[in-house]
Amino acid sequence: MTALLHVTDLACRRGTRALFAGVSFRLSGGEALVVTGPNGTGKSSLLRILAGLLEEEAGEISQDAEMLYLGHLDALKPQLTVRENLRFWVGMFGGEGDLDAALARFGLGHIPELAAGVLSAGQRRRLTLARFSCFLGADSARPVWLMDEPDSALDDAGRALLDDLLAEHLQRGGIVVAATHRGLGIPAQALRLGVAEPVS
Ligand SMILES: Nc1ncnc2c1ncn2[C@@H]1O[C@H](COP(=O)(O)OP(=O)(O)OP(=O)(O)O)[C@@H](O)[C@H]1O
Repeated sequence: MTALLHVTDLACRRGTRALFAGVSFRLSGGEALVVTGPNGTGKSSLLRILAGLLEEEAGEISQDAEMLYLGHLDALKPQLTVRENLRFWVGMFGGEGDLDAALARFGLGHIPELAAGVLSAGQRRRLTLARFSCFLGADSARPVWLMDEPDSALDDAGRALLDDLLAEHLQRGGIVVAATHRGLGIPAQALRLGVAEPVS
């Protein structure tokens, strides 16, 4: 199956402010879009619209595959262990794979029984990446990845792991839309949102 995400003339308003308009792009399986722009220009809002969490003001979104969304918060249950969090989330969205191998890949193999509430910020992001690694490629249950600042809090090694994960997902026919301030180490279309002032 080849995934597709096609967005035409998308516009977004938050409160009285028009954030962006005329956003269009087309991604097929194996392609990525990296969204950049100053603080407050609407990167998170765009991802939330794509995820169905926020209503667009105008435009069309056409997709033929399920999406997996990563917001600013890592959505962990603090009382559950690292492995329990991973099992819960992967099960909820229909992922698959060896959970312990996923934890090991992202440097969490030594703490599967630790309560997630005591993880560091970077470890929380690594656990989120372990979740995504259970949805690799076009044949997974969720081939379209929407990631809001997936590199936040990651050290250099963590960023390399993120780039490897994204590259593998794309190579296997997945789609990525990511908002980031520093860019990502993958080939991608670029969308830069404008200055943080009203456009109308
Ligand atoms: N519920 C809301 N009502 C009104 N304005 C809002 C609401 N939520 C967000 N905004 C505003 O929308 C704008 C865009 O926010 P958004 O989080 O999409 O930007 P961003 O580009 O992701 O920013 P950052 O780089 O800081 O993460 C901001 O000015 C924000 O204050």
